[in-house]
Amino acid sequence: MRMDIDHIASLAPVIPVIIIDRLEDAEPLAKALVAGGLPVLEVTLRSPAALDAMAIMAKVPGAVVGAGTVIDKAQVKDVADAGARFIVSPGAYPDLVDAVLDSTIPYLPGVATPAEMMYLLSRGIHHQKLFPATVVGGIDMLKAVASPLSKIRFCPTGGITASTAPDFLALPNVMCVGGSWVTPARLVKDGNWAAITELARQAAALRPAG
Ligand SMILES: O=C[C@H](O)COP(=O)(O)O
Ligand SMILES: CC(=O)C(=O)O
Repeated sequence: MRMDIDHIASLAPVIPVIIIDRLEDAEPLAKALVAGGLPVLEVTLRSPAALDAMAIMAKVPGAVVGAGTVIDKAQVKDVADAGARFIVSPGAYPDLVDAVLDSTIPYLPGVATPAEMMYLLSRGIHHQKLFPATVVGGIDMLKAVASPLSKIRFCPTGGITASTAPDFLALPNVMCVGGSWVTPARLVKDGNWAAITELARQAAALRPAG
């Protein structure tokens, strides 16, 4: 089933940003996250195993698997073939936006400045990822653009933790947050899926502060 970004973002307060090095970790990792209540999984194209991992994770019941770190338009076809149900990029530029919009796969592009936000709005993209969120102003930036760019809903990502996520989630223009804290490299390396399910459970239970 095709879901738009609004719907995908409503499935959980946190989108885990995943770097997968060993293909054999793909299925148990996806199962651990879904079991903890985080169905939306962003698999980044930062490792040779990423595309095959995405295809495996996409078969895990309940998982909604997308591709992250899509930085080149040629990758759009690759991730579509791997079954990505959404596409995330750390930033955006016209050729890449054209390719993703042509693919009709829901898109969550990264932005760091008001000019980038306005460019994407002009392309009809109202769901954007503030990245790297804590570096480019974090909560202050999101508050500052809320009134002038009131049509945008953000998924801030980069530097967010379980303890800071509720402050982001409390902002009216934030729909969810992204982060890698639920998939620590050490736990993945050790195959400690129970610990990852517990981190996912805590993340899925996060609520807006206040
Ligand atoms: O590259 C960074 C990821 O997008 C997520 O950021 P994080 O590791 O600070 O949560
Ligand atoms: C950081 C990010 O959004 C990405 O790698 O796609």
